[in-house]
Amino acid sequence: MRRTLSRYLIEEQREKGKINADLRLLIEVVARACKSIAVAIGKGAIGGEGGVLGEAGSDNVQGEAQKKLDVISNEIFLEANEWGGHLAGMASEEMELPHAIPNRYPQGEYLLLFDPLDGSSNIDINVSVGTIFSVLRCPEGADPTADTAFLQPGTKQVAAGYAVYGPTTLLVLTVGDGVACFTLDREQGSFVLTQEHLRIPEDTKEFAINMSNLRHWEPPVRRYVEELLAGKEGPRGKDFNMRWVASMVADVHRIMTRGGIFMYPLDAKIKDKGGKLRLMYEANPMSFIVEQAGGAASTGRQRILEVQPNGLHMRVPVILGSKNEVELVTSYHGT
Ligand SMILES: O=P(O)(O)OC[C@H]1O[C@](O)(COP(=O)(O)O)[C@@H](O)[C@@H]1O
Repeated sequence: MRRTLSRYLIEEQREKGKINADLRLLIEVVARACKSIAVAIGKGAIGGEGGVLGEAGSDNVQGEAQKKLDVISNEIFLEANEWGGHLAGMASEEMELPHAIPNRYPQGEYLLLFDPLDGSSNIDINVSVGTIFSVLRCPEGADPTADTAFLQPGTKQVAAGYAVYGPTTLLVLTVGDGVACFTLDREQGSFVLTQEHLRIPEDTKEFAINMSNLRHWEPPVRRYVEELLAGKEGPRGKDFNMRWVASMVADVHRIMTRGGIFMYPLDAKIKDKGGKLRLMYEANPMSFIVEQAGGAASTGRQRILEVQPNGLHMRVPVILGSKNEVELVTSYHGT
């Protein structure tokens, strides 16, 4: 009998003392919210007026046009998580300020940060999208409705995970004891453990970057990618293949499965923003997972998990995946 997520978490709590009951129950609620999002996405254009596909007609705090599913997923996450008693507060890519837990519900010790629907540009074309989440402790005496309570470096995370809504629905999770992958058994309606102790190979022949930004890249990244493209005739002495799904969850899951390097570096177009991807609910949770699987995660100049956040929606350059490649491109930044 395959182990379910519940059993896996109970063993992490009881046998290894890695997590407490509250964190276990919080992760179970997050998993349930991901199941509801998978069901919502599965409806697609059914139901008239494009169903759940298309624009919501509103912008998020990032100034990006929201998709209907961005809004639906955000609401699913808030409603599922606010009454359980495990949380002091929540923060989302889709909301400017932290979400306060209503007074009618018990307050917990944890803070939940999430990107309810990652890869929004792929929703309407039926390409894999996902959800990314990170869990921190609420500092003693901190006001969880203020973003300052959340501004903790990634090393403070107690759990992180992502769901991929693709041909199958997967949940990849770490509580600081390696990385496990669960597959949603649609008949049983539960996440079943299908892979434990995921390891990212230190070397790879596969890279992921949005090549259309090449002319905007900084010299270290341009040099690194040009050497990859030069293949076995070039200084690397081997050929490299490229992939870019434009859903971070899908690109990172490929790397968790067979290795690779994912890069969304700083470039001239996004220099004033500090990067494209958000530190608190994209870069930090993915970096925690990648490092727990033996990979590395850097801004090019600093280990991502050591970056001190200066805002809830802070953006950073992201270079993560197979250790030796991340270290090589970081060395080109001269740090
Ligand atoms: O459109 P681009 O430049 O290829 O960027 C794709 C990147 O942007 C993202 O879609 C940003 O995430 P959101 O969809 O959550 O805003 C990542 O998932 C992906 O890696």
